[in-house]
Amino acid sequence: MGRFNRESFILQDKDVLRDDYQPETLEERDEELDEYAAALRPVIQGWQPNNVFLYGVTGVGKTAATHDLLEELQKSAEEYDDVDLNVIELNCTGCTTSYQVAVNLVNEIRSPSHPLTTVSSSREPMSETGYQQKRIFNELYNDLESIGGTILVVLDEIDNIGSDDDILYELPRARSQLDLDVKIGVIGISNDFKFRENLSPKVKDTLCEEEILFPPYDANELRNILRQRADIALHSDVLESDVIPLCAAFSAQDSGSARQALRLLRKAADIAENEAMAGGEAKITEEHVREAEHQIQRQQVVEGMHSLTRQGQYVLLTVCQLAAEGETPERTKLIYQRYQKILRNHGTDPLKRRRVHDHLSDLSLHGILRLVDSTGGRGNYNEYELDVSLSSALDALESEFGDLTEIRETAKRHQVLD
Ligand SMILES: Nc1ncnc2c1ncn2[C@@H]1O[C@H](COP(=O)(O)OP(=O)(O)OP(=O)(O)O)[C@@H](O)[C@H]1O
Repeated sequence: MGRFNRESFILQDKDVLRDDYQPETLEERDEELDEYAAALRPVIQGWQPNNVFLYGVTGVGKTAATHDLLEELQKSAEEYDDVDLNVIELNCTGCTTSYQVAVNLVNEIRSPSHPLTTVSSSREPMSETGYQQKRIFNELYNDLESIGGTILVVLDEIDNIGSDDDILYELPRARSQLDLDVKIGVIGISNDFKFRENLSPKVKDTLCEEEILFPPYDANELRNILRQRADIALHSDVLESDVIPLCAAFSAQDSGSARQALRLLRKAADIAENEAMAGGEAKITEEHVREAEHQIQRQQVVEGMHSLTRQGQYVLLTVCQLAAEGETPERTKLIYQRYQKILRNHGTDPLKRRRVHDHLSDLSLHGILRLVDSTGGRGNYNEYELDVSLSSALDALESEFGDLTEIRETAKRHQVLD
């Protein structure tokens, strides 16, 4: 048989494990869905919609819940002649200002593929620069008014706009302020808790009329979510009993994200599938999950390293060396001292301490290091440790620094090599 054939031993439908798959029902979210549905109910009454703000860490079902409920709401709305519901969705990734959000909304409405296009097809898309904000907002209001009825504007990843949050104040008030003949409700979605805290008080009052928190999933909840997907995605009898609990436990410990748990199961299934293709047993085992976790972490470090300078890589190497000696979490001051020593050994000039702090902080933003706040006898200080396994960090660093057997041997001696 050739390289490409349809034979599969493990996966029945891999797409079901993908992020963009919409499950029949959302597991473990009854409370949040009830709260969310209550916030949307005024739409069906023909009343002015509430503005809703959803927040919670990444991968906890905010977007999936929104798609589910809006679909249901639209179906219900069709049963009432006096409810004309329209939904406009925008993922705000890449929009750093209210201006950009407004332009993108206008262009979304005017895009040939949007169901509302007929309403404003005569209007041209707008360029991203060159207008005053007021002009763009007016174009948006005109478009919204020509659509009419009730409009829910969903702004996913809204935290991208940072403190430039005018639109979140202006849009919900447009009807009353400008006497528009359209009912507008805004649904903001964010995984950035700081963004919510830093919203200006006037925006908080309008946008956060109804706030719904999506908490991280615990291991039990993740198990149920994974089982629901695995039942459809995998052939029967290919899962060993400890696979789903292990995927759930890894993800619950780290982030409580269903996305992370699904990615782990998908990767483990891939590895098992490849082995089965090569004549191995058609089973996903605990070992496959551990290997998948290792590969994902290594990939995370490799991707993070692309954005690191050589000095940033040295900082990571320093933390790895300390980790191999069982010395992490370690204070930034001591990390800096070790970093200087390593740089001298490599015949390279070390950076000033401030810059090394910046690299440590970058590495923690990339999820490679973790910042640990510690309170010591002499006050508070920052400590860092690896947030990925030592072996995956070393694997990734080896492509830059060559053989790192010495560090691995040290880690073995200290029994810290995972
Ligand atoms: N309760 C759940 N039941 C079934 N699948 C879920 C559940 N929660 C999340 N998922 C799945 O996890 C993945 C991520 O969910 P989703 O995109 O809704 O997360 P999110 O909170 O919006 O994340 P982000 O903030 O990163 O956009 C999707 O594939 C989704 O179907």
